[in-house]
Parts: sequence; structure tokens; C-alpha cells
Amino acid sequence: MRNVNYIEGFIGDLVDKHMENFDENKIEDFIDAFLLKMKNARDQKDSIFTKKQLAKTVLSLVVGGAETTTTTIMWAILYFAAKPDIQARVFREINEIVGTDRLPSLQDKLKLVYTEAFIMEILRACNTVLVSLAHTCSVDVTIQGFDIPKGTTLLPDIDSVLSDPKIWGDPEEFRPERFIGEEGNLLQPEEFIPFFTGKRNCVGESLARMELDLFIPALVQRYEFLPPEGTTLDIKDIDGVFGITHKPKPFEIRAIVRKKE
Ligand code: HEM
Repeated sequence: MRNVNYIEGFIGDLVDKHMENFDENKIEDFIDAFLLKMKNARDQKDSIFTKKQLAKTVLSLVVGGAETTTTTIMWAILYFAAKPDIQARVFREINEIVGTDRLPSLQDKLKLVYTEAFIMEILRACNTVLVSLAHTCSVDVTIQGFDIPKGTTLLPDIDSVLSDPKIWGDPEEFRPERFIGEEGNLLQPEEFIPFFTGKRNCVGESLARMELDLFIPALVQRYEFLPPEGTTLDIKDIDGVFGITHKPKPFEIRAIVRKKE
């Protein structure tokens, strides 16, 4: 609760500062854009563009955006340390295509096929968001013989799709290759739904994919991730904790700076 109060206070200050400096000819970010909508809708009764709504929306973006991507990056580091062959293959690809003199960019993404497949496999196997947000059924519907009345609250179980043996064959194996086609192209199976699906799927999906595509290659380009000295790491021994996200329990890792070749 203390943390929630802190974040709400922080966001409140941010909104107040934007209101003080608001200039409708200089819209620089989401809060400015929302304030402009508020201004244009000020005479409308029941407008959704209110200061309270703005603070709640920014809170959703901060909470939904920060915890999810950092958790995914934590899993990626853990898998690198536990799977040295896979880490070496990702590094080799980055070294060949990007080198070590500059950071990987979004333009490299199309060529970093194995790295991209690794990120997709992390999103599938680690299942950062196990259960989607609650949805309400807006009409009576029958799906595969199940009658779902209008007004029912549904909690879609993303994990049941991302770990279904009928879809993936060997879901318990960590295998980035499953996302690479016979011609070396990246596959996008429709069952790959870590951001869920439909009209209300994750609003931050593109941003999250961009962050992961920049951070994960940059980390492995600079560091080699290893288990603590004198130990081995079996991913099957790492438990996840189910909270806002599905997060690995605290773990220790060595990050060794790679020498330039
Ligand atoms: C690896 C990263 C992420 C994963 C796996 C993820 C996953 C999800 C999932 C499964 C949902 C529920 C969708 C639904 O119920 O239909 C969701 C909703 C949402 N996500 Fe993400 N997300 C990620 C990153 C982000 C980022 C970076 C942001 C914001 C900048 C964000 C903001 C939101 C918001 C605001 C919602 C609620 C959308 C709504 O109610 O319409 N997420 N996310």
C-alpha cells in the first residue's frame, strides 16, 4: 500500500506540473494530449476526460508497463545463464550482424532471427502474464458447447494456450527454433498470445516488443551471464512467483563484461 501511495503521489505531481506548464500548441507527451482532450471536453457533461481518469490511466501505463517488461528481461537473463549454448548462439548472431562497436537497433531486428525467436520463446515459456485481465461477456454466447451468459466475468487463462502440447508439441522444452520456419524466416503462430488477443489486448504490446528487442540483444552483446562461481543452474529448479506478473524467485547471477574482439 505504501508503494501504491508513493506511485500515486508521484503521478499526481507529474500531472500537476503538466497542468501548470500546459501549452496547447506544444503537445509533447501523453499527459499533454490528454489535457488537451480535457480542455476541449470541459463543457461536456459526463466526459471521461477528467483529471482523476488521467491519473488512473497514467498509473495503468506505469504499472502495466514497468513490471511486465522488467520481469521478462529477468527471465531472459536467467535462461541465458542456464542455457550457455543458446546464449552463445544469440551472441554469435549479434556479433555477426551488429558487431560490438554500436548498440543493436530496431533496424537490426529483421536480421536477428534467432535472437528474436529467443525473445518470443521467453515470452511463451516464462509466461509473464499467466492470466489475462478480467473481461465481461457483452452478449449471450456459446463457445465449443459452453454457454456463457451476457454479463459473465471471464478470466482468460493465457498459460493454458502457451503451454498446450497440442499446439507446441513439447511446450516444456525451451526451444527458440520453434519460431523459425524451414527457410530461416520468423514464424508468428496465432496461438502465440503473451499479450492476449482481441480488441482489448495489451495496449503496450508494440512498446514492450520494442523495449525487449533493444534491451535483450544489448545485454548479451556486452555481458556474458553465468551462474554463481562453482555452481550450475537448472532452470527446472527455478520457481516462479505468481503476483501481478509471473516472476522468477530472487536469484544470483554473474554478469561478466565481454572483451572486445
Ligand atoms: C512483456 C511485456 C508485457 C506483457 C506480457 C503484457 C501483457 C498484457 C496482457 C496479457 C494484458 C491483458 C490483455 C487483455 O486482457 O485482453 C495486458 C493489458 C495491458 N497492458 Fe500489457 N503487457 C506488457 C507490457 C506492457 C507495456 C509496456 C505497457 C504500457 C506502456 C502495458 C500496458 C497495458 C495496459 C494499460 C493494459 C490494459 C489494457 C486494457 O485494459 O484495455 N503493457 N498486458
